[in-house]
Amino acid sequence: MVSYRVRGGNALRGTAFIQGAKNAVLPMIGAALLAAKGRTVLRNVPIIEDVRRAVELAHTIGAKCELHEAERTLVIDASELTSAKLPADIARRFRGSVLFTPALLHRLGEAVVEGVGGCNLGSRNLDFHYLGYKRLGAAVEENETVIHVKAAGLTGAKLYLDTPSHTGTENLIMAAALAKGTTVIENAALEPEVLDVIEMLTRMGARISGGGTGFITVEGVDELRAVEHTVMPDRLDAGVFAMAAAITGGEVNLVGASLEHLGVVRWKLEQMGVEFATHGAVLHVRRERPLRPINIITDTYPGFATDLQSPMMTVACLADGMSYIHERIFDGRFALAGELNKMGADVEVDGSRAIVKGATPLQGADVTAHDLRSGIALVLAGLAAEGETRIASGYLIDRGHSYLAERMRALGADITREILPSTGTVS
Ligand SMILES: CC(=O)N[C@H]1[C@@H](OP(=O)(O)OP(=O)(O)OC[C@H]2O[C@@H](n3ccc(=O)[nH]c3=O)[C@H](O)[C@@H]2O)O[C@H](CO)[C@@H](O)[C@@H]1O
Ligand SMILES: C=C(OP(=O)(O)O)C(=O)O
Repeated sequence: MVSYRVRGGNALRGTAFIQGAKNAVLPMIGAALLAAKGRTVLRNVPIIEDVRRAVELAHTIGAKCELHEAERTLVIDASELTSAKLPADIARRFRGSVLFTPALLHRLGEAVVEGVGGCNLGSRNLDFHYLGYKRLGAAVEENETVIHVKAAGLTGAKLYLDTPSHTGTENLIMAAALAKGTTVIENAALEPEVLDVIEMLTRMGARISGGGTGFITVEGVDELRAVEHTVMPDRLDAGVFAMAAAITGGEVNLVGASLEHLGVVRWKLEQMGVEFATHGAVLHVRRERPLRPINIITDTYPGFATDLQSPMMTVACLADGMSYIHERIFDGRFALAGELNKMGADVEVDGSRAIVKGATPLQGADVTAHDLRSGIALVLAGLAAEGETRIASGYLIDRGHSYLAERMRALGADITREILPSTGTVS
């Protein structure tokens, strides 16, 4: 059992290195499996549990993967894929497992999905993925535990997504990249990670246009080659470190963070009293004045990222006045509210809306991470609280943030990652 222990009260100051993006590297591992020859090299790979699970899953289907942690480099040789089955014990531990299906369909003619994991955020449907595969010519059979997709070659088609699904867009682009003829995906996702995946696939030889417009056209090609690609910085990791500075009244330099990718999150934090300045490739963040309350409505990019809604809820607890949050992407993303209230916050949830009454002083407590982002939101709460906060399960935080304790300690935070009780190791 991994947990994080945080003693609050220190203003975070100094330099933090922003990791590569979880939500870009996972589809890139899926993309690497499309190359039937050669070795793909991914750089700036975040050393997170989801990447470790993806490497394990790639091994089970026959790919050879070497994760060089110190170099943050992943080498993937997918020249021999031997199994079309994504076994439940690994696939159910992370959402990115669904991104392996296009490669299995193209390379082995079938994909057997025993389950897909990811954060527990309410309903997380995959119908756009499977309906899209069907439109491209695949047969999809489902029973209670397994989804079996079969295709003796895919053919381009016109696809429309009811909402711009992030992984749905990535999967359908990958499926279309090696299909015969032209595919058009309407209402495609606009997230920067999707654009980075398109960039990698284009370098691999795919013919994709319209990325970032919502209308993507893919002209199928016969093969894709292994390439080297550097994963973009993680805008969610950057957002969290910016909020850590904001909530503790600190001042940090974020190496590798992109202000452009923060989008509306930047404007909202500025309204709250946070100042951003770019110095070349380093983003400087500091709290300028006492925090003001904020209204946020989550949306697909370029809207306010749902994954930063939870840490923002914590920041709102420290703002003087009433903040309003409307969660529009997931129907179960407010479990955090109860945990913050245990620490002295005043958060009221009504369906997809939450009202945060601040500023309330936070007290350290034993709290539960219900998912990755509520976990990191509780770390932020711990940084601002009086006394000690213990957050479990830390595994959920480790799914998406690499070397969190080390990077926050470098900024002056009092935080430890503990593995208890079997070994008692502390890092
Ligand atoms: C690995 C990865 O990249 N995860 C991200 C991805 O998840 P993920 O790709 O799973 O999120 P989606 O964009 O697909 O889902 C958003 C919403 O659309 C609905 N939907 C989605 C697909 C579908 O076939 N049918 C359907 O109804 C879902 O139930 C959900 O309510 O985007 C989310 C929204 O930005 C982020 O929170 C996750 O961090
Ligand atoms: C929802 C998230 O991740 P996943 O889609 O991998 O569960 C997240 O990163 O907050």
